[in-house]
Amino acid sequence: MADVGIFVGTVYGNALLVAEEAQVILSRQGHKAKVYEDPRAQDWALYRSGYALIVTSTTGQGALPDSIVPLFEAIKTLGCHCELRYGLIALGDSTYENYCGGGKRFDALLREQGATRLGEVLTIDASEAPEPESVSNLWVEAWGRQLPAL
Ligand SMILES: Cc1cc2nc3c(=O)[nH]c(=O)nc-3n(C[C@H](O)[C@H](O)[C@H](O)COP(=O)(O)O)c2cc1C
Repeated sequence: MADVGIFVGTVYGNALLVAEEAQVILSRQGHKAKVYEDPRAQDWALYRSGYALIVTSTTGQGALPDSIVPLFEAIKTLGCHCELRYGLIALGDSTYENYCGGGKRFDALLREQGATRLGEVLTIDASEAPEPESVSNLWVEAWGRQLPAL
């Protein structure tokens, strides 16, 4: 089993809903999973050499929600994340110009820092999926199966 930190960036709570369902699914698969709604560098440090799932929406014009900005800025200063394995779920709305821009920026940062992404980024379009967890649950099931079972 893997110990997974689920890091959330949300404005209206949709990403949190997705994260909470992900926690249930991963736990059911035998992993240990904890949701960080207001993630900080000290939370991140627990998983930096392990497994993380980032679930973030986009606000403004392609910006990250305020709740996850401190973590994003902290990661920039930490350097190599060469042992980190992560997944990324990006919530957005394709009627905006920078579709899922926040999640894409987070993904780009982690790759720059040498982290390895497990699977593709899942993008969830609010204009097509009013219940984002109905899209994410299947993805999380598959993502969790890539983690070590031990
Ligand atoms: C003021 C505002 C700005 C937004 N800007 C973007 C954007 O630039 N790109 C995008 O893909 N989605 C954008 N969205 C859509 C949200 O990311 C989407 O509705 C998401 O599901 C919200 O999730 P949350 O409840 O976790 O914040 C915006 C929504 C609002 C209300």
